[in-house]
Amino acid sequence: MFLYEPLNDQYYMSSRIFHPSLRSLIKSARGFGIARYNMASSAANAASGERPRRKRFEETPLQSEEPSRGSYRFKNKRMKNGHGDSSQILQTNGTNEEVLLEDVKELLKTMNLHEQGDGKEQAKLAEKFSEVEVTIQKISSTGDGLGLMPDSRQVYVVPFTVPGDTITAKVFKHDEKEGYSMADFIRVNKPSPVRDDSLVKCPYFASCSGCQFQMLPYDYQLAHKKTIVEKAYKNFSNLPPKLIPAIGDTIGSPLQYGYRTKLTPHFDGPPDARRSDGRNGIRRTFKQVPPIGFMKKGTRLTIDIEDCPIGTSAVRKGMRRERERVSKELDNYHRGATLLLRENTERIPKSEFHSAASNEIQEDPDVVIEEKDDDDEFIYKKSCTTDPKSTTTEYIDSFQFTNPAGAFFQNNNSILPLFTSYIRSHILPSPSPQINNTPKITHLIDAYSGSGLFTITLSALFTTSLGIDISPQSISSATHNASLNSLPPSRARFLAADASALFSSITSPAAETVVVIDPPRKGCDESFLRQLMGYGPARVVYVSCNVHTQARDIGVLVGGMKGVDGGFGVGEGAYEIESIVGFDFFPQTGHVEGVAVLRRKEEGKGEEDGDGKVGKEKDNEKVGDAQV
Ligand SMILES: C[S@@+](CC[C@H](N)C(=O)[O-])C[C@H]1O[C@@H](n2cnc3c(N)ncnc32)[C@H](O)[C@@H]1O
Repeated sequence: MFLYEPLNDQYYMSSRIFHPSLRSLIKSARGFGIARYNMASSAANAASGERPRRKRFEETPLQSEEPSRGSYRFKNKRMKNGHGDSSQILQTNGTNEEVLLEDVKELLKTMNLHEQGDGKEQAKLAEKFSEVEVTIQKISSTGDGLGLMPDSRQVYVVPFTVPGDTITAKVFKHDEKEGYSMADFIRVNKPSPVRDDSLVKCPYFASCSGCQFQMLPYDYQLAHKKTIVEKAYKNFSNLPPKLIPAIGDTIGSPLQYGYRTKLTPHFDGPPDARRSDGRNGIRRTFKQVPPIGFMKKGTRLTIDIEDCPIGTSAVRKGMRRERERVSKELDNYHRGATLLLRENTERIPKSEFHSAASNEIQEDPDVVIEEKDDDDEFIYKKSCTTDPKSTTTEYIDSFQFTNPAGAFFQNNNSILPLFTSYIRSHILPSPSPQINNTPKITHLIDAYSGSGLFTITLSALFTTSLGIDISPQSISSATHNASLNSLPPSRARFLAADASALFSSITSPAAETVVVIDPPRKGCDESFLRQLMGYGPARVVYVSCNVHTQARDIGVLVGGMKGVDGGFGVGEGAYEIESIVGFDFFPQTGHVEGVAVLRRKEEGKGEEDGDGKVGKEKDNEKVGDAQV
């Protein structure tokens, strides 16, 4: 079994049960814009009318760029103590399952239902595939509603629901040990006062797995996302509350629809397509145009979706055009495929645009013309490219970025000016970098740099930058982007390597260096964190699309790691958290991007335990204790 996350051109699989040769075959398919996928039997199921096989926790096709929460196995091995055994430290993967379980436990606790023997008998669990009526109490950090039935301690996990809704759901799985059941949403019987169905813009909402929150006012979505960040640090950082600052209000996206610059609708192959690759002379063909769209929530079935309102106007036009093309060229397809739709922006000086040629551009049905404010001297000609070999261009303020299909780039352009400006104003200490004669920070390390987003947008603040990314494509794009933005190689260097190889290439003094980290969803690995702590930069800015693994890693930087003396003794990290805030890169979905800023503690200013002893003084005691 494996999962292909079509938005990311990445394949995810359960490595334990997936044959390595098949894995390398799949990997070799990466990077093609129209990628082969879906070796599961969804099409066959659809044809036979069978209930489709369910992923344990399905990946939504509209989610952010990084590997599937659903692809990780549930380990449920929580850190015993981040201050202790480092081999335990990175056992938490921040998966949907782990996150959901924390929320289930918390709900049962707050409802006083967590302890057996309180006189309340557990009602018999509903039959599988039967319908139940539940009242939703909370939204989990996974985006699903958590509901209860009267007189039962079982939590029902139901998507597309809001606290206060009474709904009918169809149960498909019980986990009696953990105390929750998974159920499909059927209908709302009594709506919550916070639900506003008039806000829903997509007719496929509550079927498509892409969005979870279209029925929620935007300020409610933002407030909910703040709680995701709060709970992530509470449950996954392993830090005492006093070391976690108040989480900032989630910063919203200027566009709440029409923001997504990349979409990857897909279609399944004809039934049994995988057994008809042509080698045995049989090639299945489509008898009719298959559904082209995204996955139905909770299944591996693709539903036909002709338009997606979270895509930008240019991408939506591209989607309509590509659907039409596929239906005309259906005879050329023998398997399923993913359509890669990416927005490309051409910036044209207004003076040039308002010449005769502009009529031609404006009449082009595939093009969208956008103007920003009057002071901006450009117009933006946006189109949708589907060629996997082409490079797309986009602008963030006056910075220009080009990106090949296979390399990561953030996919909500509307929030990027706000996001990069926030990082620009928090990356250096405020108000002055020169307090207490602290050396001025003039060097940037951009770990997991992608196409150079941070190196380039922060370049004015630093004299040198070093970016590293495992993807050679991203690094060549970062190098090109640096030169496009007049950043010479003497000021920005990039390396294509695993992030933990970074530390052998650093030449800048730690006290004058800030490290930005923006890893994939799984977070940093232990080797990276260990070396980062050993190097000890003055500041660390940790950006992440998975606040749970971010909280885990920050717990290590702040709480300490065995064998790495941050200068404050065994079991105590060298960093303190200055700020944490979420950014809403994906409105209408359950995702939140976290930005945490850490500063290195000053020598001799360790945390007080109430005994008046700090820093090294306290360390000596701890070292002494450890030796006993
Ligand atoms: C979330 S993206 C961030 C990219 C960039 N900071 C941006 O915002 O555009 C994560 C990046 O990490 C890179 N990556 C994944 N694993 C890595 C590793 N072990 N070492 C270095 N880079 C890695 C990916 O290629 C991807 O470009």
